[in-house]
Amino acid sequence: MAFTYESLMSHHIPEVRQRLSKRDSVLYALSVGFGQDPLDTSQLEFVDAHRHLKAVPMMSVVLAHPGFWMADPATGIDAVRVVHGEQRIAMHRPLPVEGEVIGTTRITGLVDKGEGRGALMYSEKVVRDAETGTLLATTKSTTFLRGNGGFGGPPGPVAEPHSPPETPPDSVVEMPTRPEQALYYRLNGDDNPLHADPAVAARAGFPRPILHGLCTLGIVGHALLRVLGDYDSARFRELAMRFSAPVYPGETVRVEIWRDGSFRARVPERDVVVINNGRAVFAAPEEGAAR
Ligand SMILES: CCCCCCC[C@@H](O)CC(=O)SCCNC(=O)CCNC(=O)[C@H](O)C(C)(C)COP(=O)(O)OP(=O)(O)OC[C@H]1O[C@@H](n2cnc3c(N)ncnc32)[C@H](O)[C@@H]1OP(=O)(O)O
Repeated sequence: MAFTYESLMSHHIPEVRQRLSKRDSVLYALSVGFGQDPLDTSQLEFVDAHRHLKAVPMMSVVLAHPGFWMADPATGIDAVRVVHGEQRIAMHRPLPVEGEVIGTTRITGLVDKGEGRGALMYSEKVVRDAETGTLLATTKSTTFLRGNGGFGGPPGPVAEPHSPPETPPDSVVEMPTRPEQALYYRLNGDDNPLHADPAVAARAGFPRPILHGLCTLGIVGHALLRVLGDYDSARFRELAMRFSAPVYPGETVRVEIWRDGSFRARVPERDVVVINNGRAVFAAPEEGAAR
């Protein structure tokens, strides 16, 4: 049964508590490609638990995540045709590598793009330290519900995405992905079968399983952390991006970065822009450790 504006807006997503170990942080970092250069000791700080381990800030998107709750038929969402449209992260404190976190997720808005076009679902997750209640991160998602257009909801409001400058980028970084990248990334608890099962991918209209949008986000986030943050994770503050085309595991993600924090990414093998309208904010080096 399809949803109405009221039924989906009032859908309750249970709070999630997650006990976090160093292994979780290392797994996340490896699953978005950290450690591929064994001579780069800056990367090893995120993947070698025997060092003074640091968490990749983009890991906030998988922490205390409610899983693929949209697959519940009670929601009325056509889950096979769902794709991730946009993602934002606001970082309030550096993430711990051990401890317990609580994630509270809620649906914050719905937009009807019309029959045959789809619907946008906005959601927000707030991540706190379970012991102290300290706010760690707020992550905001736009889910493009390709199979649910024309449900009778409002046509807006839709926020204008950030436009990158028209000048050439100041840095270009090539990030390889592995053929089994999505299978590693799933181990973070992101278990939508679209990323692993060829039959589900075909039903969704893709020739093979596609990479999780949030895996691409982690890979692009790695490039941003290197270029704009000099691998100092405490300097990362904000990120916003739009997923403009799917990435297939095994492809290269070429990240184009401007000094003002704007970014975009393309897959050179197909010359397709896969991430657009990107904007990242990093604090100055002296402000990084100040919180
Ligand atoms: C934390 C939980 C989050 C939930 C995660 C969901 C589960 C995950 O497991 C699924 C995934 O990870 S999928 C992988 C990542 N995402 C993708 O690969 C999607 C890539 N993008 C597309 O396919 C198309 O851009 C597409 C389909 C998004 C839009 O394509 P088109 O219809 O061709 O777009 P277009 O005609 O150009 O525009 C239509 C209107 O929509 C707006 N728009 C375009 N791209 C958008 C996007 N990415 N996000 C939000 N809005 C978008 C356009 O502005 C346009 O608006 P208007 O009608 O006002 O002009």
